[in-house]
Amino acid sequence: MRIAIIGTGNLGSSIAKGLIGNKSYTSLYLSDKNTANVDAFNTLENVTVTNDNLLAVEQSDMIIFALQPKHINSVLESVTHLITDRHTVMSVAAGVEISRIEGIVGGDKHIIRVMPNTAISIGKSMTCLAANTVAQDRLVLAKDIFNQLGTTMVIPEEQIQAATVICASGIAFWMRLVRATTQGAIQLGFEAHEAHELALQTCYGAASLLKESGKHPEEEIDRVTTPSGCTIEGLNEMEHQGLSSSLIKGINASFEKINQLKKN
Ligand SMILES: NC(=O)C1=CN([C@@H]2O[C@H](COP(=O)(O)OP(=O)(O)OC[C@H]3O[C@@H](n4cnc5c(N)ncnc54)[C@H](O)[C@@H]3O)[C@@H](O)[C@H]2O)C=CC1
Ligand SMILES: O=C(O)[C@@H]1CCC=N1
Repeated sequence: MRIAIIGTGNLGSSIAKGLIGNKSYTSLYLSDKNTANVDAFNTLENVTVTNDNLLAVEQSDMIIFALQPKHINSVLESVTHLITDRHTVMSVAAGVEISRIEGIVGGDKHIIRVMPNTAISIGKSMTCLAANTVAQDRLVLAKDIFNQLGTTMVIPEEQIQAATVICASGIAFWMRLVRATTQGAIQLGFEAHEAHELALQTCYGAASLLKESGKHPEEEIDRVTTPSGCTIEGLNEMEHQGLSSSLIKGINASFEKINQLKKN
């Protein structure tokens, strides 16, 4: 598969790292106005780092547009004359609907909205996908590629905004929980580096337990909360302070914001 990434900022460079780690391409074009994040990849076999978006589109079949919503229209407009039936146009731009992309490149073109997260750089993304009518038959190929970089789920386009909040913004939400745990551990007397390691491995263990056992979180919580013990004391205090409620409210605030982006 000949892949191009247009826009190699935070997410585009993460996708590039994941693809390179996995060698999931026959050729990879990385195009940006400022290629600083990916310059080091230019020496790799079959990887081209360029400022030339047109060259990247011409030389590729699958094009991932990893641009901020405010830049995507103008970049699509500048390459649209080169987009043909062989291309699959992929966009990761939050809040940018397929209809907007169709309005620029044409409704007869193959378009897939892809919503990965930055863990794609280490092959651990949760990536959601939604395709326009024409591109339904290309979802298999898209899943093949993104499954090598984590896990995928095909969802209706209406749910992509929600998936953006849960999975893409979600990386930041989980990071903040790790940091807060670290701060607590430092207060209890651990050195910062120790606190970080304790928080991280415990977080990893919790996620792995759920993933490998398939159990509901409350079932695992019941196995930890000794009657009259310290865990239930801490959990109840966290809930009195609004832990679950604040997470749910934050997710909803994020969702409201992304729906505003959609209207811009
Ligand atoms: N950062 C994240 O974790 C996630 C971001 N997204 C979406 O991905 C998109 C990109 O986000 P980031 O990577 O964080 O933004 P970013 O600002 O780090 O990267 C955007 C890149 O586009 C480049 N660019 C701008 N105009 C260009 C042009 N005319 N030609 C070529 N390159 C150009 C910029 O130089 C920059 O490197 C956004 O639409 C965002 O909503 C989606 C999921 C997660
Ligand atoms: O914060 C944002 O708007 C983008 C989309 C999800 C992650 N970063």
